[in-house]
Amino acid sequence: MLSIISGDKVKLLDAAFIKARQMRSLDLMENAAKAFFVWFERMFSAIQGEIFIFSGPGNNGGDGVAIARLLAESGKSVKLIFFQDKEQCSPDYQANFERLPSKVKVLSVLDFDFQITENDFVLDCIFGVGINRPIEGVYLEAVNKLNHISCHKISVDIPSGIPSDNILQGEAFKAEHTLTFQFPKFSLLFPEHAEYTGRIHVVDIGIPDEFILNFNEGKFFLRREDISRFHKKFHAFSHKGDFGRIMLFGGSVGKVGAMVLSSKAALRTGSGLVHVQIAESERAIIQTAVPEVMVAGAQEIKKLKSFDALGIGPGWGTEVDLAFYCSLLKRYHKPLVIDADGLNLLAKKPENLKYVPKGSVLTPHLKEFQRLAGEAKDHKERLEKARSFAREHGVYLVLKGAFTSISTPQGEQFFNSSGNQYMATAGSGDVLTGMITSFLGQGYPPLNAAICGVFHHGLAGEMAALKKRRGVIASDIIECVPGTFVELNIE
Ligand SMILES: NC(=O)C1=CN([C@@H]2O[C@H](COP(=O)(O)OP(=O)(O)OC[C@H]3O[C@@H](n4cnc5c(N)ncnc54)[C@H](OP(=O)(O)O)[C@@H]3O)[C@@H](O)[C@H]2O)[C@@H](O)CC1
Ligand SMILES: [K+]
Repeated sequence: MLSIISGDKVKLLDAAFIKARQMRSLDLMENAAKAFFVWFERMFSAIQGEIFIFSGPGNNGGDGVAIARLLAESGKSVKLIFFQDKEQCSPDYQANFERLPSKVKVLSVLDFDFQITENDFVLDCIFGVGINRPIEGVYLEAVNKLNHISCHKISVDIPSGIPSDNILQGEAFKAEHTLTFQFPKFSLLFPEHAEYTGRIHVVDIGIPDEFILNFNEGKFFLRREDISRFHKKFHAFSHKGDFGRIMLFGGSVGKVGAMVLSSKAALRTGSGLVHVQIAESERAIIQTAVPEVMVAGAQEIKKLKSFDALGIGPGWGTEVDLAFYCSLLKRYHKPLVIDADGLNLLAKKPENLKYVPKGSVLTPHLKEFQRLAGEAKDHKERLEKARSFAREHGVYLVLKGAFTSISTPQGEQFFNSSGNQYMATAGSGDVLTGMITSFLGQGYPPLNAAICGVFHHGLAGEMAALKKRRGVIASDIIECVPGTFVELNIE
């Protein structure tokens, strides 16, 4: 699992790693440049245009100079545009500058005419994690000009102008792709920066995850290769009971569809038995739509404790009898999942939060979280609020959106990497509730249930989007859930 560390620790990390391996910082820069080069060749095999590399005075600029050499040596037409005289640049920048082959055309930004065409590439190596103030002057002018030119645009490590751990002040380079080294810089995960980062790619430059862990601040980035370790293993003798008995509460009149989606998603995620508690008048709808589901009666509600997990909220409405809701929370002592109206009801009467069993998983989207925890001025503050909320209430807080975050009662935060914009569709959250409840019911610890639920949900969304793009609906995500187990090789 990748650790996300703050920009000011990157230098310390580099220094410690270089020392431990007895290598030069220049070698690490070479690793970074090579990692970029390999990625670039794979992504853009048939290049017709020229490559313009804008390189700033620090080591991000140094990466640019090393990349210029590698691209030129492979036969590409490369122009290097610099901002400061060599003598004012970092030592590793200077060392790379000395190694530039003569076929790289080098010119000052002051002499550059910005004649760049659609097929050309701009590599943004102006500033990386060392930026310490908003850009201005000649840098701002160049960034503004580049932002108005249409061509292929790639930022190296981070779009220049964006601070690595804070919200952008002023302007920054707008990339189509950001290739970031070793781990995603924290601010790349903020929605405020989506129009600058484009697609984010993480490449390895040779620093092992265990090494970076020494600098960890409790933030982790979840990737496909991390997921199998959070799964439980089943075997040939596993029976229906092992896969869990769960109960879902929701589906008021006119909103029973939410329960159809949640319960179906739970079944597709592997639940052995799924009960739903819904408005009596809606019973026929769910039993027709999902014949595998059972509708709970008074008997089942009485024997709440016999269920392995509960999921509360999808389509429940806010007219629910609060006394009934509180009695559920008080009578059930295992972790459960709360979503949608289950959360809205808690936001209306926050004093009831104390009844939520410890270790439960709460899955608000941004608006629901705002109702629960109040307004945040930006995503950074929102994430801090999420962290405090999870700690204070002893719950796992799944804040949904791009890079969904999971905050734990211990104060850690995990960021998900699967999913896409096409999942922002009605019922998508109901599907996630069903999935996380299903994993909980199968005996997964709450953190594992949340991580697996969020990752598989996102992956199912990616698979659905392959053929349907913006036409993806929540039912398509459910249909792709089984395929995610195949894709990740989970038995
Ligand atoms: N392990 C890794 O991750 C590796 C990282 N590597 C790479 O190194 C990058 C970090 O390099 P870095 O620390 O030299 O900082 P970088 O961003 O190039 O800029 C600093 C320079 O800019 C200046 N400056 C700052 N703000 C300014 C402003 N607004 N306007 C004007 N000037 C401004 C500042 O000078 P100042 O004026 O503050 O004295 C300084 O000269 C990292 O992102 C990655 O690309 C790889 O090579 C190897 C492995
Ligand atoms: K950059």
